[in-house]
Amino acid sequence: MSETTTMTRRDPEEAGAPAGREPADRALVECESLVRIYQAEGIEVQALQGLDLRVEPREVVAVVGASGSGKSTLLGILSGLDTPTAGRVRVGSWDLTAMTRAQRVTYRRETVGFVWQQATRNLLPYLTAAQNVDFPQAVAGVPRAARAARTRELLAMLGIEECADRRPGQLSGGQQQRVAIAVGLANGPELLLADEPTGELDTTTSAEVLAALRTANAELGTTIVVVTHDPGVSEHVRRTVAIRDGRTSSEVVRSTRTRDDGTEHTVAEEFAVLDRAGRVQLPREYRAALDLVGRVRLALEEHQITVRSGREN
Ligand SMILES: Nc1ncnc2c1ncn2[C@@H]1O[C@H](COP(=O)(O)OP(=O)(O)OP(=O)(O)O)[C@@H](O)[C@H]1O
Repeated sequence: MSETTTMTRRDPEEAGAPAGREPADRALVECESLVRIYQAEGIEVQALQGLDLRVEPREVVAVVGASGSGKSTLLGILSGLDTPTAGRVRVGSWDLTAMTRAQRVTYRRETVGFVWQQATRNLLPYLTAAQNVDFPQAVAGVPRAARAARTRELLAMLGIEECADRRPGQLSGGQQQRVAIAVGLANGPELLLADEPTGELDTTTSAEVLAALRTANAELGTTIVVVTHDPGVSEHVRRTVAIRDGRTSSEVVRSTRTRDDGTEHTVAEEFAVLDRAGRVQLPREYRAALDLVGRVRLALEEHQITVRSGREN
């Protein structure tokens, strides 16, 4: 911890890169062995139990997990609202475990944007869509003309120009969430965090909102982390990370491959995640299929490691 408490905003040069440039392999988000313990009425709840996560610049990642798996806790930490009990977390040049209150304000204004599930949390009801997008820019001190241009550009990019002069109450749920994405992007954050952004929407409208996030990623290069309990979201992103019991347990990576006849198809590959301590979680169905419980036998073979039942046979 001493290393992280002495240095907050890390200069890329200090990290071994020329000023203004990041080394090619540097992730935008790096969480290492994150632990978050809540104390509630004398009871300890371990919401995160040593979570590891890397998100590369310009990536769109879905973090999927059941209720209570620790997703909102992770987002709270990445958004700078909460701090972990132990572990390391870096976003860009910010060490989130060691920021002062003032640095947190700057981080939240400049580096991250948010989209929450409830439209009421994203938008001020008495302002129009354009005024909502203008507001965070005004707070950041952006001149009026530049704000107006940025607002127009964002609403056009997300296909909601016609909503500019309407208040949230006069917009559909999907339009509200697209305005919320524009608000989240208003100050050009490197990272956009979305907590169940489609939670209150039907399938078609959800697909539109996810498409809007992909547009933001493609047009502006914004890195996006979407947290959801909806496994269907993974069909809309290249990489999905599953969290179970406060730890990353598996990842699904989608890629487009070309067949011999030139047609393209999408392949989804599932990976288990090996953490820094060498732990890997075996999927429940694999354990059930071989009735693996308690001790198991491990064997290192030429190109693989096998896991067998530990019972005598
Ligand atoms: N402020 C808190 N005080 C005590 N326990 C908490 C607090 N916040 C979350 N928890 C507990 O931490 C665990 C993880 O919660 P978290 O909200 O991060 O999960 P989640 O995956 O986002 O769930 P959901 O999808 O239901 O929002 C749960 O057991 C939850 O009850």
